[in-house]
Amino acid sequence: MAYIEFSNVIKAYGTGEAEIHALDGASFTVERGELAIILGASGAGKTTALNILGGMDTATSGSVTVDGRDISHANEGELVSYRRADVGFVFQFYNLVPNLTALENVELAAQICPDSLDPAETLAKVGLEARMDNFPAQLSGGEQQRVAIARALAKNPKLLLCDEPTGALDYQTGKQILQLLQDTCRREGITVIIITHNSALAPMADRLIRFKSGKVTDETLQPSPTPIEQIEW
Ligand SMILES: Nc1ncnc2c1ncn2[C@@H]1O[C@H](COP(=O)(O)OP(=O)(O)OP(=O)(O)O)[C@@H](O)[C@H]1O
Repeated sequence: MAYIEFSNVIKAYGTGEAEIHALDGASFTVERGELAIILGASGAGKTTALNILGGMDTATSGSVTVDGRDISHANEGELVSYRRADVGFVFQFYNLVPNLTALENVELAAQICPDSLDPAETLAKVGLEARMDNFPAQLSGGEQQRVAIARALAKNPKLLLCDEPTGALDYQTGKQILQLLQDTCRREGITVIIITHNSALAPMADRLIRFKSGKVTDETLQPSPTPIEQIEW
């Protein structure tokens, strides 16, 4: 059994003639420690898949297992502990608490997890040792995204889910953030899933999963992924 098995998942919204299938029988797998990229156009179902994988949404049918645990049939209490302990989230717009410092933002996440890492050390790992006492508004977009990544990593998650993590950043800063995610995957052995509509990022993945109209149209293993600094777009 693969580390992540997303099997024949349907996610339906609405009923009758108005029913929409955001996911329409989507299936893919990801192995432990891989950096997977989910690529697809707007509306292809990427965010819906990520939300289900993160225990933030549920499938209408199909099954989703992570590390042997069936999250598609988990109850709300089980999903709460799964979201807290097992999954780190990184979003396009950082979602930091504005009136807490960088360190306090990371501490907040660490406090709710049983197996968390030291917040200051985690901020140092993402290159922010000198900015811990700054508030989000005093940091650049790239620095705020680093805080968000530190916040996710301080939970010591099995799985890091990133939804368009460079969508709000300029080209160079975006590349640095992707480098950080690629390095984190390699160094810490965390399974990382990045969703993007930017097909230029495809070569950096260990596994490339293409979504179209709620289905997976292609899944490719890339044994020698390209380091992000060698990718131009
Ligand atoms: N709560 C909802 N109610 C109704 N339809 C929804 C809902 N959430 C998503 N959808 C629809 O499901 C489809 C897939 O949406 P999803 O956000 O997963 O796509 P996406 O690939 O992440 O797109 P984007 O790159 O624009 O974020 C879209 O047609 C969307 O309008």
